[in-house]
Amino acid sequence: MDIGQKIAKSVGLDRNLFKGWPSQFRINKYNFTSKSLGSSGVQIHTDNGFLTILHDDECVGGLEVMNKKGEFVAVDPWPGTLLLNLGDVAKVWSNGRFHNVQHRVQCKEAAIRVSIATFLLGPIEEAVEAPPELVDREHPRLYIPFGYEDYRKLRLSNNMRAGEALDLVRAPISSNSA
Ligand SMILES: O=C(O)CCC(=O)C(=O)O
Ligand SMILES: [Fe+2]
Repeated sequence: MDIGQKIAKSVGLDRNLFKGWPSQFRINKYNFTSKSLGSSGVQIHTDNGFLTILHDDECVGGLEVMNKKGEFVAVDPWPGTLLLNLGDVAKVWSNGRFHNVQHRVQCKEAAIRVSIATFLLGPIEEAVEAPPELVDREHPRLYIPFGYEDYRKLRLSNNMRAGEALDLVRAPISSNSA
């Protein structure tokens, strides 16, 4: 069973709804020196797509994720593990059930740091929207359906990289119905 299917199952859907969604692969290399200590390697952001599978540096820490209280919590290196986090598309797709976690990378030691990220982005042909099973009277649709590429551009043009752009695609209260 693949990760997409497991995620769909976690919200009661027994089919893989992510078939054909594109993915992206990125290697991040941080040349941290003594001068960059305490500064940011990657500013606070959310990932714009659905899911990120991160093979973080096994020796050099720096990744921090925001907890519910709004505090950053360090994710220390853990050799042999992968880290999964969900992005903006996951929040929309799940109709608010999944959390698009804010995170950043801080320079904590003068060393080269490498992370390898695989992103499951969003649908290309269809709109980003919650499947009908996740929308009902108790869970009105929170976001208007939109194109993934349009959303990506919206984030960039408004310099909203930490999930704030989702406020621009919120469904109006009056049309909050299944
Ligand atoms: O390098 C890391 O640990 C995180 C990188 C990251 O957040 C990203 O590529 O979106
Ligand atoms: Fe990220």
